[in-house]
Amino acid sequence: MPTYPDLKLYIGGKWRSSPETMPVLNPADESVLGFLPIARQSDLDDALLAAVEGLRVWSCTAPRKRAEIMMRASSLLRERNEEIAFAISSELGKPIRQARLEVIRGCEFFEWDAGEAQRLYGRVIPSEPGIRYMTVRQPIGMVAAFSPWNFPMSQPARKVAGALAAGCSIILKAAEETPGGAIHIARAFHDAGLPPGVLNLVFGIPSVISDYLIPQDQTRLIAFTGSTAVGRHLTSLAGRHGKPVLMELGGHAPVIVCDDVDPHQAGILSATRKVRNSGQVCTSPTRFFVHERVFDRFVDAFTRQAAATVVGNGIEEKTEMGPVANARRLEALTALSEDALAKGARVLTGGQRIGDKGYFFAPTVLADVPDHARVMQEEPFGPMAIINRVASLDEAIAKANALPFGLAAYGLTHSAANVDKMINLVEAGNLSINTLEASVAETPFGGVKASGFGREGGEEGLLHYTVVKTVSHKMEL
Ligand SMILES: NC(=O)c1ccc[n+]([C@@H]2O[C@H](COP(=O)([O-])OP(=O)(O)OC[C@H]3O[C@@H](n4cnc5c(N)ncnc54)[C@H](O)[C@@H]3O)[C@@H](O)[C@H]2O)c1
Ligand SMILES: O=S(=O)(O)c1ccc(CO)cc1
Repeated sequence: MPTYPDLKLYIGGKWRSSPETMPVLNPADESVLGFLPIARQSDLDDALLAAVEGLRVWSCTAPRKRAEIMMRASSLLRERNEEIAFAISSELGKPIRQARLEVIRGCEFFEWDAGEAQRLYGRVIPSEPGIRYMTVRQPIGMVAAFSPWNFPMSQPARKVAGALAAGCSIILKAAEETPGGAIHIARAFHDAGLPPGVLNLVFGIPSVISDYLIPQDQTRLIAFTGSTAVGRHLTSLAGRHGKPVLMELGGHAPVIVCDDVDPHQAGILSATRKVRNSGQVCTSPTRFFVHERVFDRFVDAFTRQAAATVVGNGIEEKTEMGPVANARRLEALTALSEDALAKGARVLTGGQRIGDKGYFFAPTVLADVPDHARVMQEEPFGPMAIINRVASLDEAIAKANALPFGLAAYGLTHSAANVDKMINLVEAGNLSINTLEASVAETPFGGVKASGFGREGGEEGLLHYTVVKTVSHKMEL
């Protein structure tokens, strides 16, 4: 059986502890997995100094060499998949099979960005004879990054991959509740020969760390994934200090189910995807707008599939859905379910906690939920689906667009005309048709409206981590 990693800070190429710690819990049984060091101001100062030195070295390292180190680290992460999957399944409750896939996804982010590191092209711009204009793309500088608890490996990987590929150094504050993935990433880069100070990993009180790092002169980009409320707070702090931000924030993804699909097949696919990571995914399919002609059959298939989900400790191979990450989510989901019921929704399955040890919440299907129920506006961030009927595609699109969020959206249809309408009208950064997968390494991912700004992944991902310098070169003085 693999073991849970030793919890440490990683600063200037060295692991260190701190006299102050916080416990990391296993959400399946509330046992303590380890104690996480809390960074003091002196640790943050050391990380800043190290990151300046790291930037000096890394920004002058050839892109091919940067890519080599990234690929080596990724290969170590792939070799250590079982150990990392064990860590993230233990700390988050994620089913072990999903945890293994998350490790692979994280590696794909490193591998994609390692390739992009070598394609940071500039341009030569034709103009008057005797003068040449050029652009070059250079690393933006030191990045302060904040990754969330729901994907302990692939979310830190997104940010570390972007920064390192572009030639930046990074101070990553990963999630305190799920530090294992980020610790394994730092370990892999250390073993792959990354120069000291290029990647620094800290944990602590999130607001203390962001309040300290964001205003620092050395900090040149703030990259955050998490809730819209916190993202807005960090954006305004960054704005006060004139710093650019990359924000991947909340979602409340609509799924438009048209009347030309097999409702049974669509219902099973949807319910299976809904319970992925216990629904704690910013792209999780949540508001299902189903054409009235296929509504009943869709609801029936969805509900049966959701109710049959094998819920248990993520570490067990047979588990399809683990606990939610913490007691806060249990309370939030219970309150949303009770509110929906009180406002006239039908609870078709679930709606409550399972057992009294560990943070298990039943896969929950709410149907005919009125617009004024809280869950229609607030991201449930849990295994909770809303299924409402619509009379037309236009009505579904209007409902899909009614919220301030615009991250992922989905459409299930065989009609090219329906697809075209959704492409034109649905307000979302990512629209997926006939698949409930929203992002892969090779495509840009990010939101519109309250879901944030900027893109991670794809060709666009490295734009934020670089600045364009324009060079005007006159041939004669
Ligand atoms: N987009 C995502 O992937 C994502 C991930 C995690 C949570 N969330 C959203 O957050 C909601 C609640 O999660 P929570 O209970 O952890 O709430 P939260 O809003 O307190 O925290 C969200 C994330 O932001 C970080 N954070 C909070 N305050 C911060 C600060 N001042 N500086 C830097 N980082 C800070 C936290 O460590 C956490 O990772 C969820 O319901 C969901 O909507 C979104
Ligand atoms: O695994 S993904 O669905 O691509 C995904 C997208 C975004 C986030 C951020 O919460 C996590 C996983």
